[in-house]
Amino acid sequence: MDRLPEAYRNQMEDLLGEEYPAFIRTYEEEPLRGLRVNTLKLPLEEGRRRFPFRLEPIPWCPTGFIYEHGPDRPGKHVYHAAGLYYIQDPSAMAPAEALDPQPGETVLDLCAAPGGKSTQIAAKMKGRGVLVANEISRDRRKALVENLERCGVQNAVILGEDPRHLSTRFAGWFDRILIDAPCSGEGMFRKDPETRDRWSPRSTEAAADLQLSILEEAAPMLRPGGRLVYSTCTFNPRENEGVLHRFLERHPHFVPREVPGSGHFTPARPEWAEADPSLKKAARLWPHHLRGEGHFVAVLEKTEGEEGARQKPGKLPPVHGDAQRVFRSFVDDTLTGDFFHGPFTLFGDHLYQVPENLPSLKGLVVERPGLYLGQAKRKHFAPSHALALALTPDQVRRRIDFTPGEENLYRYLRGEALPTDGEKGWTLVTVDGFSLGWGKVSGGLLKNHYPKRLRWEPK
Ligand SMILES: C[S@@+](CC[C@H](N)C(=O)[O-])C[C@H]1O[C@@H](n2cnc3c(N)ncnc32)[C@H](O)[C@@H]1O
Repeated sequence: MDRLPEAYRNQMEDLLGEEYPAFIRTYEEEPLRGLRVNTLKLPLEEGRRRFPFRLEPIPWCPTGFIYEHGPDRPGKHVYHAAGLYYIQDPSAMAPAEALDPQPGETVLDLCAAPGGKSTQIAAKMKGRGVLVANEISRDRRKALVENLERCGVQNAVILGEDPRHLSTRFAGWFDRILIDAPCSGEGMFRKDPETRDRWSPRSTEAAADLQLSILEEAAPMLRPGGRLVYSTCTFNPRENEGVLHRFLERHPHFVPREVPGSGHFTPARPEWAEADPSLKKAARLWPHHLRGEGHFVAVLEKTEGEEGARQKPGKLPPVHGDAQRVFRSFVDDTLTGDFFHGPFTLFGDHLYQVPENLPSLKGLVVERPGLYLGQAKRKHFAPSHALALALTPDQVRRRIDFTPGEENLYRYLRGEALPTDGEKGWTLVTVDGFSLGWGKVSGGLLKNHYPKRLRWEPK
């Protein structure tokens, strides 16, 4: 607590008055740890039954649970590598619940890395519709790609753009948009001391201006009747209510709506920013009122505006005959059916299945135009790790299954080749029936294709 900036403590004392002592005491407590069952991979109840952790439900997120850090280390369990859950702060589960995306919709997560909310949105979309996950920072994008792939998401397009470059391209295109904005991070000081050390009153002003500019760019991309969720992990009313006030003054056709599940939260404080009382509908998540870190969530509905001109679908690089041939022969040899129908595109020799009717991506930073299937080499096809994680065991002809605790499983995760009497060819490696990665059998050996960057340390 002593390490909190003095200006910050004064600010919070002024805002909270009588509540301040209860608030400041939370800095002496350990932050809570949460995980969210990835229902793209397994039903909720099966997850609860199967995971060897003590789980307590999170009231505002049906798939979310608090676990006990220390005895349980879900981040180090092989089920994590299989994408069966995502580790996420309990409060951070609130914005995607408020967004409430539906299967078949078009959804934009504009500030997406490392992907906590994108993976949550994808699970709610059940593989149908299009999720555009955008992240401006190149470094942070790597984690976004990895997390979406590990969770087996098949309908995401991953972009790396400044929001300014997206607003005309996707005009009126999205049913729902999440802006989980870069912020001063006051709600994370307990968990992340670096954020605390970077904080200054000035940094909150800069964050507020940046958030407003991101909202301005997002506004035209939402269809009339669509829903926008703005969230931060800060308490600062210059951000939060202050930003919404400035935005709503310029965009009266955006109307604040009740945050679903708001009974678990505390109403926003429009009076702290001299904002319209309707902003009370937004929610504040306070660590002294609930079991989680600090967050702010607002739901806005766009009541009118330009109907999406349903842009003409863009053209993506075609797939030449050789690439088609090697992919087809891989499918015939390895899969039990024709599960990938395209449309397909080829970036270099990398083959992707892309969502239909996507506006043109030309000139944009495209990290993944769709599901990455693998590399179409001249004579053969090398399937991607993303494809392995998107497949279920019944979709492949050959697989080797391990159970947690089995030594050969850890040898596989460490990148070792394993002796096998299995049939020759690409083989899906699974744990308890959940895919982990590829191996290729030849000459009595399973050659290891678990990606080098993900390999576990030798014991
Ligand atoms: C709070 S984090 C997002 C966390 C993410 N939604 C999740 O759940 O894992 C905010 C993100 O906004 C990104 N960002 C920073 N400046 C931005 C800008 N000008 N436009 C859009 N995003 C920006 C940051 O790189 C950061 O990844």
